[in-house]
Amino acid sequence: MLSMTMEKVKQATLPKEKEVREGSSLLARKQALTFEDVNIYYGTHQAVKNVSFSIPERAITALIGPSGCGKSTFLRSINRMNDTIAGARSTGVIQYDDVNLLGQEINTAALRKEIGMVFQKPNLFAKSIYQNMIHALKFHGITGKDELMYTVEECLRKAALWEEVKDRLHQSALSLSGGQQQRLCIARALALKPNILLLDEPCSALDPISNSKIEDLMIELKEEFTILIVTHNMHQASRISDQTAFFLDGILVEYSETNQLFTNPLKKETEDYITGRFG
Ligand SMILES: Nc1ncnc2c1ncn2[C@@H]1O[C@H](COP(=O)(O)OP(=O)(O)OP(=O)(O)O)[C@@H](O)[C@H]1O
Repeated sequence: MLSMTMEKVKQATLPKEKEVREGSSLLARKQALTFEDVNIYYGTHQAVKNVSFSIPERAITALIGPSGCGKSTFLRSINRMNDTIAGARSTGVIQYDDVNLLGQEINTAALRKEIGMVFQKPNLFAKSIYQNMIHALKFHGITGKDELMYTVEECLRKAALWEEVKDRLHQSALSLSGGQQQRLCIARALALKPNILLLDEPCSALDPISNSKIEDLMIELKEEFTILIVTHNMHQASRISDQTAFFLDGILVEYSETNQLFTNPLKKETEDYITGRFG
């Protein structure tokens, strides 16, 4: 059973010096997750290769890189979603509090409560907005009507959706627009009071206005949560993230504060990617 609270998150191992520039504030921040030599395989194919770095808490970290470079695979390893894929296996360490998330003893239901995930396409049930919000809470033993309603309202407010749905909580979640559905997925993840939110291209199917609402929401949520976001959209990464990790062919090429990575990258491959020379 995981027993973790953010208060107990340790001053984790610092990133390897070569991956972070001197004087970077990344070195001074408290780390929420530390990756050490993470390798991920699908059968004999290695999708993620020897990745080591740390993610500071209460900040947004963007994972960028061309299609197929391993971003989603890497993200899914954090809450063990890769366990559901036949033939997938991971080695190395993902340190969270006192626990190696890649260890054998992990209770994945407890882990996914602490580390919530939102996918590219909203994955709501064909049930009401309210039922979607309380489903996982009930699974985790919360059944009191007042507590459920309090959490539903609190999380819909945090996800900037309450005003739009407060009069239609018992209507189908599938009657919402794509952007509203995605904010409902975020609200639903928040209901379990996670410490970390993993977002796998949450805006790729959205119109520009919905996209911008989700970006504003991310910036508000980072006051309370540690956020990792996979995005194809480099403008989005540069607008909302505090630090960015650039992956290429399964390798972490560069990890820097976002404005430095986009204005003054250390590696030629990073420069070629952000200037659109490939990918
Ligand atoms: N379920 C799977 N089974 C086998 N191979 C997979 C599976 N999922 C991903 N891969 C392979 O792993 C590599 C990394 O894929 P992944 O989806 O993580 O990349 P990505 O950077 O997120 O790509 P995209 O931006 O297109 O979503 C690719 O070579 C891909 O073909």
